[in-house]
Amino acid sequence: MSAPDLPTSARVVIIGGGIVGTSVAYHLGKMGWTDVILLERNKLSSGSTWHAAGLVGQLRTSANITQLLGESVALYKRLEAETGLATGWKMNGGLRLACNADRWTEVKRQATTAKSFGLDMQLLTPKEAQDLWPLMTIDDVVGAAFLPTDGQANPSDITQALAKGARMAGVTIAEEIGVEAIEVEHGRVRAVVTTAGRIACEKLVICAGMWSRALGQLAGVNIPLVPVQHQYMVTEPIPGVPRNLPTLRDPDRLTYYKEEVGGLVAGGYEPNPIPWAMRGIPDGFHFQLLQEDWEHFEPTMNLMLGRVPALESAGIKQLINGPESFTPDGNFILGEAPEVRGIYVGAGFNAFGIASGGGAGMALAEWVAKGEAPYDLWPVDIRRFGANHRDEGWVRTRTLEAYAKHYTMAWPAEEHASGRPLRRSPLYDRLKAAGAVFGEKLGWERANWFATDGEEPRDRYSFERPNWFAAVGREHEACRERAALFDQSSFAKFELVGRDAEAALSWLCANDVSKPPGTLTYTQLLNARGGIECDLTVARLAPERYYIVTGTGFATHDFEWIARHIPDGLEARLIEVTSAHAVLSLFGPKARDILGALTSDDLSNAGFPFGRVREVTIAGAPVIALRVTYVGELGWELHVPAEFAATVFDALIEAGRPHGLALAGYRAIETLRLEKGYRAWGAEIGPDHSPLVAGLGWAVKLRTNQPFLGREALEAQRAKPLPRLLAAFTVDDPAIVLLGRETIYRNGVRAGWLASGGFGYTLGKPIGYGYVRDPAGVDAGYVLSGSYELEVAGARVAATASLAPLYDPQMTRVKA
Ligand SMILES: NCCCC(=O)O
Repeated sequence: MSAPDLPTSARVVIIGGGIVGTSVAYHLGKMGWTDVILLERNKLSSGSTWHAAGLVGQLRTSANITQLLGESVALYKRLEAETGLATGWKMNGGLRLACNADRWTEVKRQATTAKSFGLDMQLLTPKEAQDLWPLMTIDDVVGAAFLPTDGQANPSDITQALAKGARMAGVTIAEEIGVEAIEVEHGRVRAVVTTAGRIACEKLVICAGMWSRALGQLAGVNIPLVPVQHQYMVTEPIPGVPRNLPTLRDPDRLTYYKEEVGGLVAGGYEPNPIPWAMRGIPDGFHFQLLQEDWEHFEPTMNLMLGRVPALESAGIKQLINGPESFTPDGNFILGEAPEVRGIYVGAGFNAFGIASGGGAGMALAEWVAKGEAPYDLWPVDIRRFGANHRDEGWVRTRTLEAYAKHYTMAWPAEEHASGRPLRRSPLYDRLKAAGAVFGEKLGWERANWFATDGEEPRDRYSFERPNWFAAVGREHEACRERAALFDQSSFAKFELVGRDAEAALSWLCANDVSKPPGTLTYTQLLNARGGIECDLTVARLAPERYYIVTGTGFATHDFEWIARHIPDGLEARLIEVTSAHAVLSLFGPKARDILGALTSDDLSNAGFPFGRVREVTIAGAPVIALRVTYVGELGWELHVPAEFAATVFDALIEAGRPHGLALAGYRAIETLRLEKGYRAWGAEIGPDHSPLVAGLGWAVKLRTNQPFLGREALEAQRAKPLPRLLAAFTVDDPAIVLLGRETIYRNGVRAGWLASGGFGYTLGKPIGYGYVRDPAGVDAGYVLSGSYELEVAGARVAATASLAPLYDPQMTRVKA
């Protein structure tokens, strides 16, 4: 299409003609959206798609992201027949090697995860692996996993085929058109100004690879990604390389391989990656590569030679050095930008662009067309980022760490190491002095556990019991037996104020928040499908003022969800107040005695019952005290003005001394809440789970006649058998380590997988939570009548299911 033919308006404008942009165009076309134009500044695939290696692996740690990658495979299988264009798609399977005991455990756990998600990943002996990949040495190989449905494709060909499919469906594709500006009005996209004129649009989709960050900035949208140099070599044909050679990942050597024209494509993820274009991507960078850097590639090459000796004598056609987009957490970026309505992003594919492109395009097209993702895509959702992700330097530092960890062991509970500390609570130094070992979330340093009695204050990761196991047990016990103090200052906090605050929240919340000031409500916020979008504590401070508390990692997501779903015309303003309050959570049977020593306010059960909020004076500080719990014990969350935090902390420590008060961290919170059965958003609950299947029906106001978002879906779901139900599972052998994603068998038949796993120190047992599924419907009788096993790293262990909380089901301790 030439410039004069460019339309002046389109319902959807897509920027970027790589695999993701063309996939969005293809899927929108298939959905009947034809008033769509894709703009490519040069030629299709000319950015980074053309030099992608083209491996298509499917298994991820999230079931839904694995499903999304499976959508890519399904699409690539049919695309050639549909469009008449070759795609280079081959379902030659994917091999993954393990070369030490820990890696073998990881691989066995991955095979179990695959089973949980419905993929048939086979565990192989070294010899069986070599039979599939004869060129490799196996002296150091302990075992391997093989996924027969993985494959590879030709990135440029796939892109052309998607573009043809999009055109066949009526979508317009315009090459040689650059974007100069994005017009935003009242927080909504209005138009794109191109090198060939202005195009008014309802929706704009940015799929421009490493150009996406700068494009987002044109509209005030943050897309935290970094171009990083990535090298792989392409060899001449090598004798003994068959055309159906599986792809191979050798993570202990940080390398990957695929067959190409009888030779190999071989690349790696080095520990010292090199960022690119720190001052912006040069103009005219199309179908270009960077200077080959043999010196930098040499360690990778040496690792390869140890695995594939035939490379010694193979001719090297080319060393490709192509910059690709990487992100701070190694996951790609999808969804509607929280900053501007109507701007959608599909970018930052971390070298998985070809594996993800088909499915990501499908998901993003649905998001654009229907206003929501087809299913829960939280691990890749653009709203997972926060204030820390706005700084370019921080993003680069963390992204280079993520690149370097591409193939390293993914340890349970592993923390990032770089870009720390960034956000510190006012109590950080005190906690550090007390032996805190910190983790990090959204830039916040948070005490995970406390090393005492000569313990080394650092994490030593393991698939068995880690080095913090005993310390967390001590903190757990202190909370159950005496009292524990947790710094939860990183909680995201908002206020909703205004004449219609109650009406707005009543529409948004599944639970009843119309109760008088001084009350607290635990509630979910639902989508139209009845799925849980947010999981909150809502405190009514005054008739027109609500205080909302949610998890650290959900600050952007929950703020955006609430702000966007306040019905038009209501006077209610949402204000972010996270930084104003430190949070000290005091829980345990001695909590009342300790707090009582610091205040003259009435803390008795009658004077300050469970589920209430009060302003109290603690050690001279005006504190919002919430009588609530996430650990299953008596206690209060104390929301303290930041400048009083240290004073209140010191006073609590002093008052707690005679009662055996202990400092405790987030890992203790996790074990305590697992025992008590409190749900965590992003683990057991999320947009695909209604409160009814999650066992949270008690927190829904269906017995009132109040309308609320998601009510109709819940009523429809209630009228039929439930498709699944969340249950707790315990295992008698305390040495079993449950991490989540273990397969659930009911009466010998696969019935689901664990969404979360951990250890209950009071019970003395491993605990996991998972949905028991049956297409015919599930109820409590069905769940409780089953005989259960869990598959853990390939081995089955007997388990017991429960629907009631495993600890204090009568709530006697919480309401003491
Ligand atoms: N772009 C290389 C992909 C490597 C992998 O799929 O593991």
